[in-house]
Amino acid sequence: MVEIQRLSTTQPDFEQQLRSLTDWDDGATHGVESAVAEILAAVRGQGDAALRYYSEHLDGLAVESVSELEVDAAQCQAALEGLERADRDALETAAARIRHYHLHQRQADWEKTEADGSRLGQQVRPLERVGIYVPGGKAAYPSSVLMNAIPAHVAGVEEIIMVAPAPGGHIAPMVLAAAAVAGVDRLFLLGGAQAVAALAYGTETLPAVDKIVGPGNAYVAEAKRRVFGHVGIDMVAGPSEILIVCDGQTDPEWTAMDLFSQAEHDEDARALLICPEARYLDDVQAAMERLLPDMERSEIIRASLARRGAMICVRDLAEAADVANSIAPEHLELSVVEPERLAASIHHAGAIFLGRYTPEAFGDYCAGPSHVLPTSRTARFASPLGVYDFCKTTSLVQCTADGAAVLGPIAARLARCEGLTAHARSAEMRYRD
Ligand SMILES: NC(=O)c1ccc[n+]([C@@H]2O[C@H](COP(=O)([O-])OP(=O)(O)OC[C@H]3O[C@@H](n4cnc5c(N)ncnc54)[C@H](O)[C@@H]3O)[C@@H](O)[C@H]2O)c1
Ligand SMILES: N[C@H](CO)Cc1c[nH]c[nH+]1
Ligand SMILES: [Zn+2]
Repeated sequence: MVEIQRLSTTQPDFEQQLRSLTDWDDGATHGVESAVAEILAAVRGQGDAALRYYSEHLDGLAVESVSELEVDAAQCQAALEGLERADRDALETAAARIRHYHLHQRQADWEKTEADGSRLGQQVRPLERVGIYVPGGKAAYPSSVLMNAIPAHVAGVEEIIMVAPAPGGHIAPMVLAAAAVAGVDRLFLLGGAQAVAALAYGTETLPAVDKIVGPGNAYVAEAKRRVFGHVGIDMVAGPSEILIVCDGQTDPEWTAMDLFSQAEHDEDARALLICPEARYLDDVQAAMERLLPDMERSEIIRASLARRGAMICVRDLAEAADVANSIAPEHLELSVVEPERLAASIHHAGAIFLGRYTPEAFGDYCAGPSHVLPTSRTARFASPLGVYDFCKTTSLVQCTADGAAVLGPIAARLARCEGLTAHARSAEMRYRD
């Protein structure tokens, strides 16, 4: 029996039940916080020695020197060349599609000239050195190498340093191959909070970076949250999520498998289905019962559906859109007859997959957009990882004497209101002279 909650918007405590499923779970990180604080302090204070300690104790990878954890470009290239032809083709085709999509996100410098000849503008520059975290505790993610590194490469980042754990010293050749395809400059077999600390503070062997991006488990997320400010981060990502809005006309097995596809990541992943047809929810439940026993990761799926899964009956698709907006999911599938119409009423989602022939799994691997997306309702204010995460803008202001005569009195007046006389006099000197 597949255990999954049934909810209905007609239940008086529906909102409360929904929140307990979808809200950011602060309680889940209590034990993690102190462990991460200790790891960060150790790596900051002791550098490589702490990295060696945590690698051995947390990932079962003992080395004499941290330099042994670096995989050079030749090894990554050899891994690429050692792939089966079909695997290599899939990897390279996905990479090409991801690159092509991200080329559209490049921002250009701009400049405008005022009537008095003054110039205003903005220049866009890539970050110099970034760290990308590629998770690898419970599964290997070559796709996450592409989804993190390619946007950075397209932005023109000078040096991309990748970290990925190698439990017991094992790293999937496909992960190394993906690093070669995506243009990673340096790769270290390090994971968890210790890898984030090394990237943030630098050690004898790893150089400090300007920004750290990429998903990971609770230890990685907490470490990124704590080093923010010292370095930039993309987001604090939680476990994977999928929300499917279905009109009841999609093959129930397709819907069941799409729910499984995110549930299989992690026991804490969230897989939700919304439909106006109660009978369809029964059909999907029956499909799950049929399909689950044959799934390789059935235990993880089962746990995740029981812990965080739900099937929600709504009055109609308009109400489904309201519920979807309040969930603000990482991935939203609109498995309905007119997905574009429904998409117009969606305001909060990391990525929207329109129509029955667009499973979220396409987005995970090869559609084009990065699969690093805001989770845990943060799509209310956050965006997918993109080229813009690897760039920063600088404002440009250049006044002529005529322009100074326009801005000077305004600035001086406002400065005196703030009691900042030096500001006022600095402005006045430009037009009184
Ligand atoms: N959003 C995305 O794009 C995306 C992509 C892929 C994976 N994911 C998610 O990333 C997560 C990956 O998690 P994972 O665990 O498989 O790999 P991970 O690489 O994030 O974490 C593994 C590391 O956690 C550390 N760790 C484990 N137990 C610890 C402990 N008790 N104390 C201190 N450190 C400890 C270890 O150092 C280990 O290297 C999953 O939740 C998955 O759903 C998200
Ligand atoms: N669904 C994950 C992001 O939430 C990304 C991923 C990688 N591989 C498979 N899926
Ligand atoms: Zn996935």
